[in-house]
Amino acid sequence: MAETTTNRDRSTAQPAFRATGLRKTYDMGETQVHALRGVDLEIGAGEVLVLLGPSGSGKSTLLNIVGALDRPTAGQLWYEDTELTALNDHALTRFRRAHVGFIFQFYNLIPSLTAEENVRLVTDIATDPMPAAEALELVGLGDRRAHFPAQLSGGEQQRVAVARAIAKRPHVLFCDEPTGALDSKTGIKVLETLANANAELGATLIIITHNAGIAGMADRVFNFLDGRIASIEVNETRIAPSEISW
Ligand SMILES: Nc1ncnc2c1ncn2[C@@H]1O[C@H](COP(=O)(O)OP(=O)(O)OP(=O)(O)O)[C@@H](O)[C@H]1O
Repeated sequence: MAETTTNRDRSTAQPAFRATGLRKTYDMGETQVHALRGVDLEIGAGEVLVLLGPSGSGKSTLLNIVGALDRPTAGQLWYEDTELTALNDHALTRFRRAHVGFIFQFYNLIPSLTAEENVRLVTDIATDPMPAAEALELVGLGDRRAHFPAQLSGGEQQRVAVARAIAKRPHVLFCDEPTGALDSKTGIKVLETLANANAELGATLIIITHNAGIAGMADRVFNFLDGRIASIEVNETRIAPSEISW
């Protein structure tokens, strides 16, 4: 009998990340900002996770810590068997280079480089990358390789950013408002490229959004409130990006 994988299985599969008691406090002179107030989590390998919550509730802070761009003030974080919170800066950089890709709201492409050259910035230093041209094919931009960012639409520029992030075959893609600057049609195209990276490369996706419709494409949704995960929803089935009501 064929085995089926439910979303619940994916979220409890061998975890990619585990964290306990994550706190992040910013000292602002006389006052302190408690951006994270004690977060425990597990994120399954290959899971699609959406982070929702009001502005200032701690989503980006958590994403930056789990993606090893930032360190917590307290708490422990593991990626598989490696305790990230015990690594020095050099080792954290190596971890990021080997395992993770980032996509931000504003595409952060280098304006003087073509689409292909922007992707090559990553493939030139990665261990086992796919060719830049193949990454651009995967996001549907095979015919735009020689275009400069200014010659591409916003959605196309974001797809170049997705190609750059997936070209090194990352285990995890961190996406902070990846469709925040896009209309529904181009936003859905970008989400389709992310869903493909999950389906074809097995990349775990962690997506911050203010668009609650996007939560439908997740295995689970973490709802943030005031520096904590206030609730977790499990979707029994994931919808395709084309079915999202924007
Ligand atoms: N570098 C910093 N210095 C001081 N305070 C910070 C810093 N970065 C974030 N904060 C504060 O930490 C809290 C959480 O911020 P965070 O960016 O994680 O929220 P968010 O949920 O991602 O918000 P948004 O949806 O608006 O992006 C906020 O109160 C924010 O002002």
